[in-house]
Amino acid sequence: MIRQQLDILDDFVQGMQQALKSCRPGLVSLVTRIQPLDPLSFYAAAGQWFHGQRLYWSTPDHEFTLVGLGTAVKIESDQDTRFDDVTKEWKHLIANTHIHTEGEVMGTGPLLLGGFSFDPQKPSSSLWQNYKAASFILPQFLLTQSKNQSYLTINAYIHPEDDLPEKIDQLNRLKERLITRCMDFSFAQEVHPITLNVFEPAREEWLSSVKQVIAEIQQGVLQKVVLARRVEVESETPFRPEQILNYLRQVQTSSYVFSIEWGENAFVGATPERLIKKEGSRVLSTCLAGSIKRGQTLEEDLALSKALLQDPKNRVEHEIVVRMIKQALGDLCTRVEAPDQPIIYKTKQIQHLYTPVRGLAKDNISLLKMVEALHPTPALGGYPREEAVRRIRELEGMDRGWYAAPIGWLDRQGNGEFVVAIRSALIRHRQATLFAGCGIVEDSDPQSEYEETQMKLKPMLSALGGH
Ligand SMILES: C=C(O[C@@H]1C=C(C(=O)O)C=C[C@H]1O)C(=O)O
Ligand SMILES: [Mg+2]
Repeated sequence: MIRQQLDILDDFVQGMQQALKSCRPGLVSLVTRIQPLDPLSFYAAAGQWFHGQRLYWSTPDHEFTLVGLGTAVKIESDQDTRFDDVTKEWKHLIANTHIHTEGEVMGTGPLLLGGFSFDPQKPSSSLWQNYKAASFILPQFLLTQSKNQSYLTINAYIHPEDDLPEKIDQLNRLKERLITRCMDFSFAQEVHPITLNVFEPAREEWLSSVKQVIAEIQQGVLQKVVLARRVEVESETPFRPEQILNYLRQVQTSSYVFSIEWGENAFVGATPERLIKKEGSRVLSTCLAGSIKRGQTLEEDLALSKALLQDPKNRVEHEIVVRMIKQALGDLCTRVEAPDQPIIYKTKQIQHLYTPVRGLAKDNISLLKMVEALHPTPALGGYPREEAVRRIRELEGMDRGWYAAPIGWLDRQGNGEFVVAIRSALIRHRQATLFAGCGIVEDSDPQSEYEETQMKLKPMLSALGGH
């Protein structure tokens, strides 16, 4: 069986070599089904070779996981035209691709993993220097776990003068070593509680910005502005992304768990908020806004859910998001559907108001067009969008970087999914910067909003070891 596979691959490589002689550089992508592997062990085991070039992405309940390692091709943009820039480069790249695959499984073969910053017009701080307005990689190795099956894609960008068989051979050898190391890997069972120093800059300034925004909303131009703040955390020992991810995937089961390592930084988190998912022409977006804590008992938890569903301030906060997303998708879809009433979405520490919005994309509308049209929704920016983002830029004394921004993946057929990177932390060695925001509306109370951000910091503080 294996022999036969290798022969087929050999023929493919020979054919490719011939084809390349007469044409331009191109992308080679080889997909094989492999024995089931634990994706996070694969991520962890790869640290030795791919430190600073690893990406992890998993949907709630681990139904679909991608692990990208290394860079076959990088696509970046620091311009306002970032969505178009990525689209153009991606189209160009896949126009000249040779794919060898065992069956077409979504999320395998050549695909881009990465994301965008929140606001390309905000001057970027040194904290986020590795995270551009748009940064994507086509990974050298991609592990896809879908419906309990594992697939490994090897991607290589080949020039006509390259020795293709040698290059493929090298990658195959590294693949075998990665798999062996992955199977030997195990996570430290107990995470020892560590001492974290938590520092909260500019608390008073943040509270006065909230007051300021409430006053502006009452004057009538703005309806909602999402204001965020950051906290700085320092640990005695270096943070390890794989340990944080291992905790998040066990505890935050209703969230997307992600890590994006660029150089010495890792941006990690567990977000419950999908921005947009596209499969063929079917699209699914999520309105998530309005928050309350979880109860200690089942009764208290239900009482809190009920209170949230009936709370006028939270309903307004939520409704502004639903209206905007329905309208934005209305322009890009032939049909848009959403229930009239929100339901409750629970994570470990927080419950939210939740409304799914479904649509059928018009023929020429791509996933990135939709991301561009939606970002930032009033769940992360505000309403009206331009004015709200301008106020965020002026009032928040920090650079959000990729916090609250779209991160995700897209494939060559235009399928993919983007979430907004909240409940997240940017880590580097022993330092971490955490972010949390909340939707300010006319009836907001500054102190309650502050407490809401405290609650939203909890998931990441726990994940970093500060139980
Ligand atoms: C901005 C954040 O969360 C957003 C704000 C919410 C709110 O204000 O109720 C709820 C969910 C998110 O859309 C965050 O977690 O940092
Ligand atoms: Mg809120």
